[in-house]
Amino acid sequence: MTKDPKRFTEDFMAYVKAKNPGEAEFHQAVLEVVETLSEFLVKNPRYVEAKILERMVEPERVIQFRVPWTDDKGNIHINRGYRVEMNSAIGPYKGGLRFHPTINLNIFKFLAFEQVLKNSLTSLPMGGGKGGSDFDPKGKTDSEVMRFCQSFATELARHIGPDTDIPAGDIGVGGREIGFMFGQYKRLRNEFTGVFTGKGIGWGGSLIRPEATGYGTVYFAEEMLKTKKDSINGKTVTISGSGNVAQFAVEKVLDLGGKPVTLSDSGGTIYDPDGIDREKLEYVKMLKNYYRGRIYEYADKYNVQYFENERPWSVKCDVALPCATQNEISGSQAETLLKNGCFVVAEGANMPSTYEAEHKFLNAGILYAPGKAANAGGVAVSGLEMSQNSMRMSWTREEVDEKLKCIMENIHSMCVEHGKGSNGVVNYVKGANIAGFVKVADAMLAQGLV
Ligand SMILES: NC(=O)C1=CN([C@@H]2O[C@H](COP(=O)(O)OP(=O)(O)OC[C@H]3O[C@@H](n4cnc5c(N)ncnc54)[C@H](OP(=O)(O)O)[C@@H]3O)[C@@H](O)[C@H]2O)C=CC1
Ligand SMILES: O=C(O)CCC(=O)C(=O)O
Repeated sequence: MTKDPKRFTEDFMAYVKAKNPGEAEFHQAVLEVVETLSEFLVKNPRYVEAKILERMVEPERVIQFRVPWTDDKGNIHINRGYRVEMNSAIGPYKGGLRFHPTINLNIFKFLAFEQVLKNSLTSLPMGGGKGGSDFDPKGKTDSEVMRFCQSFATELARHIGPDTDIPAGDIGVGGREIGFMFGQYKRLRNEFTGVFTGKGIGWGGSLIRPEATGYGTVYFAEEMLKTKKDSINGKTVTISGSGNVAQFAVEKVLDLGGKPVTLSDSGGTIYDPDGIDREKLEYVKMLKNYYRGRIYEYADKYNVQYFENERPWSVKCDVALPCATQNEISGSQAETLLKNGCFVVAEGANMPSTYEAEHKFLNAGILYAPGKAANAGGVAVSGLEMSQNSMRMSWTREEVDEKLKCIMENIHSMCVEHGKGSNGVVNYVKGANIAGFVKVADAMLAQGLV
């Protein structure tokens, strides 16, 4: 075994690329982890000898299936469904479902791999998984979405369960879709259990679950700022996306006295220099969650600039919260952010920074938090929803929010513990990867060669 961390990373990546050809996002997610773990691993050969990392990049199970459904005109459509059950060393598989036309197995493997370490960071007993479909909910009627979800859940039902695998939402999957899938599962199994999270409040959901990812990301940014005796108060904040995570990131930035100035969708970005206030946020929630409209409609309504096909990263800010999708900040956009004075980046989305962007942030020594740490609040409250379901009780909004805050503070402390360099700068990527890895790896060692 080599004692040279750089060589270790190169050898391991050659192995991963040979076994998983053409899976660019999966390679990127693994590289980010191995690069920051290699020094730790060569000093702790028991993990290397037991091939823990080789086992962690191999899903325990990959399920792929056909999803046939009919549209409102009676036309037949065939989509593809997936569930990647990545790792169950510390608990049942847990992670969201994504419905988006661009997905493929590579995307779900990267998301599931990230999810394993993220779930470990929450300190709750959850393994990692991810899944979804190439179905595009955009432009579909409620009844078409329902028929698709029922067909998807009919096949998925045989693979999931409240103690086996507990899916939730992600891009394109919100309360409406979880409702349709939960309803179908209940009908097939004749049981009312906490098999999905993100359920409605009246039927087993947890208060604060919709808010949790966005709120948690801002709590994490606030924790990072505290290390500099600073806060969100008075900061200009750029946010990408306009879905679940982005909306509640805006809400928490407002609660803490910051000024959110951008939102986006796949069509472009709106820039509101006066700030997206609570009234405007309510408009965005109605536009996106009820009317399922486009973000340019905000620009028309409030007479602000709309940058078609552009992302928010050229707008001057103190804090950037990417909350849309993977690889949405390129290396040159990261440079622009830094040049404009941005000194905090907290990732609400999963892997929104390209490899180049991430390294620009790390080299600049700014407060930069990777998604697996900063956006862990969502799955953490999913874990709390599972606990409430098992106990058949509900905690209040204040109780759940307090637990969420505590979990985010705890993740921040773990990142500092494992990521603080001799110069005092915290590498949150390294900290999150080591802290997340050790718990899963120790459980795998204890459970033998499985
Ligand atoms: N929901 C959750 O609890 C959690 C979500 N995340 C991550 O947060 C991110 C956002 O998820 P969420 O808010 O739930 O999803 P939503 O579907 O609610 O919103 C997604 C937003 O991102 C935009 N978007 C999606 N794909 C692209 C793309 N390829 N290019 C540009 N914009 C895009 C969408 O625009 P459009 O409508 O035009 O597609 C939309 O505004 C994802 O990375 C997800 O994995 C992480 C942890 C938990
Ligand atoms: O709540 C969950 O189970 C999963 C959330 C999710 O998909 C994520 O953390 O990326």
